[in-house]
Amino acid sequence: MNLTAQSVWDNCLSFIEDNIQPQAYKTWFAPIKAVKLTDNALSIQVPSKFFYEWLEEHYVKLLKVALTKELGENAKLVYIIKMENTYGNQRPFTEKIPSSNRTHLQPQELDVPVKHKNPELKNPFVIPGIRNIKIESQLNPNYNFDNFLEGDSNRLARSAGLAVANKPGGTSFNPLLIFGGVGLGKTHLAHAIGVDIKDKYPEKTVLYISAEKFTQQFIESVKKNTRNDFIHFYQLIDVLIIDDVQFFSGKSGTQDVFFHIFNHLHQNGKQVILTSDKAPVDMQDIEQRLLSRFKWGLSAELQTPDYETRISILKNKLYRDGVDMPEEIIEYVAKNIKTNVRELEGAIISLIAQSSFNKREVTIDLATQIVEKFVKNTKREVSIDYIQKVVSDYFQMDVATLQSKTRKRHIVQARQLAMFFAKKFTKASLASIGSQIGKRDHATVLHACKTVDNLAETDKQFRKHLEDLSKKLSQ
Ligand SMILES: Nc1ncnc2c1ncn2[C@@H]1O[C@H](COP(=O)(O)OP(=O)(O)OP(=O)(O)O)[C@@H](O)[C@H]1O
Repeated sequence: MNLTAQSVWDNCLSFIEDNIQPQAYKTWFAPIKAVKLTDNALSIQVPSKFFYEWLEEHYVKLLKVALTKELGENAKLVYIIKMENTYGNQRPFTEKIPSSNRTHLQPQELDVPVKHKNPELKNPFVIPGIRNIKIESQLNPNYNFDNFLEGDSNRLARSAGLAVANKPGGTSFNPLLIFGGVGLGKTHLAHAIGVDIKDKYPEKTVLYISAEKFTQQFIESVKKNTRNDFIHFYQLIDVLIIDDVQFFSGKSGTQDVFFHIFNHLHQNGKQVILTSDKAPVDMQDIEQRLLSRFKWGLSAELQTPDYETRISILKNKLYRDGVDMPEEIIEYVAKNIKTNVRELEGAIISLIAQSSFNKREVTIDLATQIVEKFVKNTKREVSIDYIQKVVSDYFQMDVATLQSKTRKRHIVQARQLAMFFAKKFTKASLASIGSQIGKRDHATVLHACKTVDNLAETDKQFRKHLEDLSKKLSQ
């Protein structure tokens, strides 16, 4: 009989199907394609490297028996991985490595006697088709530990980051969740950990990705029916860094997929590093099972830097840029810009730019003008939580009352005002605003905004509330 790759594989499949659970068969064998048969070597195509590793770990004996039945004792299996790296990198995988000695099993563990064609091979299953999956880490080398200045405000998070970088996956800080307000260095620290790990363990696969991009990739994979590839891709990573996980709020599909990826990585001793603008206890619309995982490791807060730290950050920046600046100017900027590090850096950069473009000496006068302008122009970003707090304080109720289902007029109006300001002052979608303010839907938020506009025109008392609150939130 003329053997073809397909006929051999079909026979293997019937044997395998009789010997494992239907679900396992469907998951791990149905997606495989037989590609080529040369001599006694059958090449099969698997969807990902993870898939291949799983087969080798769990089903290599079964495969060996099935294939030996078909092709005799010298049967060989060649894996070919077909996977476009559409997740971490922009380019498809191209590197090839001689991988014939990459094995999971020692020969004595196999049921079937082993004959080596190549004496170096310890496993009869040759895998020359395997490609080296080179995932670009997407790390920014400019964000490192050397230029992440230490102070009381970040000591815990920085030290935990260093510990993780020394032993990724090997500390109890897994996941490491870095949280804190806008511009306080979460992204910088997350990159610094990744950069340091890459330095110390170049063979480790590190990937930095924003939660937003992760979500987009996931949605895309659902559209293209490549959800499994998406999951497999992330399961290959040794150190996964996801920035701004609060973005997962209200996105149940993304949370679900991340939950599975997280479990796999954690169980396999891989490191997960997350950043968020709030502590897990304050996160809204994140499933409980995910929140509880966030709390497994360490949550370390980045706080507003104190005066001394602000001075060292400024001096360090100036030193690195090779710029001299009088001490009193540095002190002036550090004293007046307290809110976050990004603003601090922004002000000093404007100052340097102004003085060099206009060939003006940097004087206290110039610093005063720029800092004032800078502070005025930098609108403080307000969160939906903050808005709810301000509105409920104003109406002397607690946030739970504001969010409650009651139809009492003054509470409904407070809730509508909170929705109105959330739409005005944040970038959150109507759906997200609704879900954060008492689990309402987007239509309710839209209705609230229209009601506020109408009442502002017709009700003097209401207009006063609106103006007062507007002032408070813009302070
Ligand atoms: N301790 C620090 N030492 C030196 N530079 C810092 C420090 N903390 C923050 N920065 C700098 O401040 C700027 C803002 O930091 P970063 O973008 O990491 O903040 P973030 O907390 O991620 O902000 P966001 O909430 O907007 O995502 C960056 O240029 C970063 O290099």
